[in-house]
Amino acid sequence: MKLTQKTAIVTGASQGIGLACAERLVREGARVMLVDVRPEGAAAAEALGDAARFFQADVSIKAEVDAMVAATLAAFGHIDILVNNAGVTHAADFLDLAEDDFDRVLRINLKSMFLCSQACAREMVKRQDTQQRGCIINMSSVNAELTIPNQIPYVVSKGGVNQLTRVTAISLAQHGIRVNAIGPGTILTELAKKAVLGSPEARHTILSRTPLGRCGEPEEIAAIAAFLASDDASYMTGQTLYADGGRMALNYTVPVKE
Ligand SMILES: NC(=O)C1=CN([C@@H]2O[C@H](COP(=O)(O)OP(=O)(O)OC[C@H]3O[C@@H](n4cnc5c(N)ncnc54)[C@H](OP(=O)(O)O)[C@@H]3O)[C@@H](O)[C@H]2O)C=CC1
Ligand SMILES: C[C@H](O)[C@@H]1OC(=O)[C@H](O)[C@@H]1O
Repeated sequence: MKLTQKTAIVTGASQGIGLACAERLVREGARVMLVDVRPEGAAAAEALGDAARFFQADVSIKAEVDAMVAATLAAFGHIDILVNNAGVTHAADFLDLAEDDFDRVLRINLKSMFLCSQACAREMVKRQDTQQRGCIINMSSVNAELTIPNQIPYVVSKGGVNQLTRVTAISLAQHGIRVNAIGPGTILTELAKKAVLGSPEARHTILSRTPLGRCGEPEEIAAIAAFLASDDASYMTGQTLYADGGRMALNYTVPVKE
């Protein structure tokens, strides 16, 4: 187990990729605070045993982020790892997109990562071990670079996540804090099922752009988070690792095996 004695916060951890990340970090020996607006994470934390706790919070609200950090410090004493995973999307054509919907997606998908990163980094810099004071992992997407016409704020937010990752990495390197991102392709979660897997035609479209010929599983993203959180990634910062079945390498369609 590579994360023994480490502590972590995972946001958006009641389901999907976030829950898979929390489960994997616990398996690697970490103690994990699962955070989500949905209360279902409490049962997930209980199922994980003494190494896990749950805190209900909207991580786009600073006061709730501050309370999340306080609760984690009270439970675990310090913070080594932050996985900024919480995210939403909103589908609308450009001409119909409402300002409030644009603002909400950017607030949750991008501003929350700034709020959580700053609050956790302020605690991490207090640690004595200046070599490895902690790490931050941002959940980006292939959509940081590939666009989906009717998911404007989502695509914009993910492009911002990649740049936030780079600038935060440069800013915190002097403090011994590493910052990286993961860019998943289409992963079988509620978010993707609602957004792009709602019909056989939509699924066919996604698979026609995925050389490995399948969508990913949340556990496959969690494995990358566990690597980035470990000392195996001790010389990595400011990077986005794409785990997308080959989608980013592809500039044509592939035959789909139904
Ligand atoms: N699934 C995919 O194909 C891909 C996902 N991603 C990214 O991975 C991350 C996780 O996605 P995925 O697991 O699929 O999504 P899910 O919707 O399955 O899980 C996300 C969780 O985060 C919660 N959440 C939403 N807003 C907030 C908030 N403000 N504060 C705290 N929790 C919140 C959600 O609650 P609620 O359901 O109420 O919104 C939900 O429980 C996202 O950042 C997404 O952009 C990237 C590439 C591909
Ligand atoms: C919401 C998206 O469509 C979903 O999340 C991503 O980032 C992938 O592109 C999935 O299709």
